[in-house]
Amino acid sequence: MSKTLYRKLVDSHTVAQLDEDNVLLYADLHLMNEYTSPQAFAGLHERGLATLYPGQNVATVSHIIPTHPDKFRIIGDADSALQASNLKRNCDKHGIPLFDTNDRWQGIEHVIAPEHGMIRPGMVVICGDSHTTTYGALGALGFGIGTTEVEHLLATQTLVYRLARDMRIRIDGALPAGTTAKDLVLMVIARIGAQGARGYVVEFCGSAIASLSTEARFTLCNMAVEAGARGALIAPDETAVQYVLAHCPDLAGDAGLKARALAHWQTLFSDPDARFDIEYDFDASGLAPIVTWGTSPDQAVPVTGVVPEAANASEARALQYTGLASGMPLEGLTIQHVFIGSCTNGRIEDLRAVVDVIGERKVAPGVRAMVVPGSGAVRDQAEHEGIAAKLVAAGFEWRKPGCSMCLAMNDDVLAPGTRCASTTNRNFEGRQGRGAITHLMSPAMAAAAAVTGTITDVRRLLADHA
Ligand SMILES: CC(C)[C@H](C(=O)O)[C@@H](O)C(=O)O
Ligand code: SF4
Repeated sequence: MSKTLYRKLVDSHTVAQLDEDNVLLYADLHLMNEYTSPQAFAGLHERGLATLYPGQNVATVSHIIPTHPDKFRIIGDADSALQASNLKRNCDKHGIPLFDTNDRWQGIEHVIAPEHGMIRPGMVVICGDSHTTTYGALGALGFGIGTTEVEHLLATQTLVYRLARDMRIRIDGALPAGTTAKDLVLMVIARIGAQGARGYVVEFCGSAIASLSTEARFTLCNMAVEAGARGALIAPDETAVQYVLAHCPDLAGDAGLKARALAHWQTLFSDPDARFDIEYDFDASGLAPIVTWGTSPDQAVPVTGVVPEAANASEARALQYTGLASGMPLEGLTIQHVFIGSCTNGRIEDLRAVVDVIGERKVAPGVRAMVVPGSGAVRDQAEHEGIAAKLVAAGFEWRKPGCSMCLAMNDDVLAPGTRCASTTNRNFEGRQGRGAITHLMSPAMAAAAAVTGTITDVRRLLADHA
C-alpha cells in the first residue's frame, strides 16, 4: 500500500495499535529541559519507577538560564536555580546525559541535538517542547508533549500517540535575494492561519525547499508548529544526508553502518501515489521579507505592506496591543530593541546573515541589540569566524546561549511598551516582557532594524553593498 513519509515513520515505530486513532509509539530519542521535566521525574519517583533507556534521553538547561557573558554562569533567581539543580539531580539519579548550566556545549535543545549528531533521518524524537517539529528538516518525526507524557516516556520509552492527518505543502520557485526560510514560513503561516495545520503533520516539498540549506530547513520546520502542525517533515535528500554525516563522525566512519543507514534513508519519502488529506501549493519567487504586525505569528505582511484592517475582535485587540493602526506602513516603524537568537534563528548561518547585512554599520542610537547564540557550539564557531568580534564592534551585545528573550523566562526581559525586532517564533502578548511588542522577522531583517533603528526592508541595505 502506498504510504506518506509520515505514515512510514509512524508505522516503523508502532509497538501496538491501540484503537483506530491511537498507537503506542516508540521514541528513539527523548529530549528534556529544566522547565517541563520536574513533575515527570517527581511522578516516576512517587511510583518507584526507573528510566527504561537512560541513554536514549538527553537533557539541557535552556529556558531559565542567564545569558550574561560572565565566564561562570550563576542563576540568580531562586526558583530557576532550583529548576536547574533539580534537573541535574534527576539526570544524575537516572543516568541521563545532561548539558548543564556551565557545560561548554549547553544550548537550546533544538539547536544542540542536531549539531551533536543526535538526529538522523527516520527517527522519532519527542520532547516536552512544542518546537520539536524542527527535526523534520532531517526527515525525523519530532513533536512536543506535555509533562504527564514525559513521565510515561521516561518509564517506557513509548507514548500513547494520536495519529495526525497528512498535509503536503509544495513550494516551488527560487527565493529572491534578501528573503529566507523565515520569510517563507511566515508567509505560509499567514496564508493558512495559526490553526491552519492543526491536527496535521505537514510534509514540505518542491524546488524552493530542495534549495534550502539544512539550517534553513530547521527554521521552516521549527515554525510549522505556529500554524498548529503536529509535525513537519522534509524527505531526506543529499543535503540532509551530508549534514548528518558531517555531524555524526561515528556513523560516517563506520562503512557498514553507513551503508545500512543510507539504504534505509533512501526509503524515506512519500510514495508517488500516497494520499494526502490536504495539499497546498505556493510559489517562492515573489516572496518579500515578512514582518508580523500583531500578536499571533499569522498576523504578518510583507515589509513593503501596510497594517491591514482588523477583520475581527482578536485582530482589533492585537492592533491595540501593538499600538498600530490599519493602513500604517510597517517600514519606518521605530524599534527600541533587537533580539537575534532562539531555536528558530540562533544558528551559525543566521549569525552570518546578520554580519553580511551590517557590514561596517553600527547599531543605531537608542537601540539595544542583543545576539544570543543557540548553543555553545554556535557561540564558539561565531567567535572562530570573527562574527562575534564584528557584532561587538557594531554595538551588539554578545551573549551566552539559551532561550533568553524568546520567552523572557530569565532576566532578559523587555520593559512595557518596548518594540522589538525579533528573530524568534512567537509574538504573543507579553512573550518578551509584559506590555512589550514583538515583530517577528528574519535575522537579516532584524540586522537591518538594528542599524537603522526602524523596521527596514533589508533588500535596500543589501543593494547598498552591491
Ligand atoms: C516552555 C515550553 C513548554 C515552550 C514550548 O513548548 O514551546 C517554550 O519553549 C516556548 O517556546 O513557548
Ligand atoms: S528558543 Fe524559544 S521557542 Fe525555542 S525552545 Fe526556547 S523558548 Fe521555546
